[in-house]
Amino acid sequence: MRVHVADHPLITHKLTVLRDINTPSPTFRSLAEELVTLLAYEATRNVRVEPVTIQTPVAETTGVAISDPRPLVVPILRAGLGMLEGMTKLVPSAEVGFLGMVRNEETLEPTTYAERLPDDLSDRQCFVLDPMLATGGSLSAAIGFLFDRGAQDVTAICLLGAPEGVAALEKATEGRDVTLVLGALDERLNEKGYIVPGLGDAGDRLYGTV
Ligand SMILES: O=P(O)(O)OC[C@H]1O[C@H](OP(=O)(O)OP(=O)(O)O)[C@H](O)[C@@H]1O
Ligand SMILES: O=c1cc[nH]c(=O)[nH]1
Ligand SMILES: [Mg+2]
Repeated sequence: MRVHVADHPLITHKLTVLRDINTPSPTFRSLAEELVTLLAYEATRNVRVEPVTIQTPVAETTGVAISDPRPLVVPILRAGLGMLEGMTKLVPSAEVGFLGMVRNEETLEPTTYAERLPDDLSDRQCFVLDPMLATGGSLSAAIGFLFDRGAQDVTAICLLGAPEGVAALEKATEGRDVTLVLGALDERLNEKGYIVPGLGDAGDRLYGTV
């Protein structure tokens, strides 16, 4: 697995505001969207393109267009939904699939309550969105669903990750073509499986349920 941790003052600045307990939901939502747009720049570095010829007002020239089949973007509900618009703004032609997962806060095991993905992903570049990579259980299961449909090229974008989650994902995806793009790699998980220092529960902070 390739791991890319962002190293950019603008990203670190926005993450600092996102982490702050005093940041209200509307600001949190805007920042999550802005951050994914910045991270998507790195995550889409190898997006497949093909040459196209166009006419400018001055001359004919060759550029590129995103290739068919279009990339698939998969937010993991709920919190991943807060990253969807930032990603589709950058890749408007992408198709969107959905996975709904929730982690049992006692066992830390994820369960899947919604799954809406194309049947055949063998030719598709897939981009999975979830702000938090904690134990790695949710993201490993999500990427497992994509592998089951034949996906061979998967990039996950997370705002924050814990070393424990990165290691678990590495193990779960061994031998596969997976890239992980992180806004920051935090210190550790606490006894409740929360990322430290982290930002708390991303879903609750996005949707004001605290
Ligand atoms: O790496 P893990 O230990 O699996 O934890 C990370 C998961 O937990 C959060 O979702 P949550 O279960 O809180 O659901 P929500 O998005 O509905 O709040 C987060 O958005 C990830 O999906
Ligand atoms: O720190 C964490 C861990 C799991 N899920 C979250 O939303 N935050
Ligand atoms: Mg949550």
